[in-house]
Amino acid sequence: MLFKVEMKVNIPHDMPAEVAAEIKAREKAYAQELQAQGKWRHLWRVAGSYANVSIFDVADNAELQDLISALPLFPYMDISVAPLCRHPSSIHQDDR
Ligand SMILES: O=C(O)C[C@H]1C=CC(=O)O1
Repeated sequence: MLFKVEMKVNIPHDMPAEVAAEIKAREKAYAQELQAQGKWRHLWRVAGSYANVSIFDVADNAELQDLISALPLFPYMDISVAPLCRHPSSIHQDDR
C-alpha cells in the first residue's frame, strides 16, 4: 500500500546543538535503511522549509504506523498521511 506522508520538523530552539545533531544522524541512517528496503520509496525536501514529502510503500496501516513512530525525529514532527491508489492515466507500472 502506498501512502503520501508529509513531515514538518519542529526541533525545540532550546535543544542543545549536539543533541539535535545526534538525533538527525540517527534519523538519516534510519531513513536510508528504509529507502534501501524499498519501504520509503520517495523522499523530497519541500523547498524553503524544514519539511519533506515522502511516499511509503508498506503492507498496511499498522506497518506505516510502526515505521513512522520509530523515526528518531518523530517527537518533533507534525505528520500527515494520505493513502494513495493508482491513477488511471499513470504510465508507471510500479504504481499500485
Ligand atoms: O529532514 C527531514 O525532512 C526529516 C527527516 C526525514 C528524513 C530524514 O533524514 O530526516
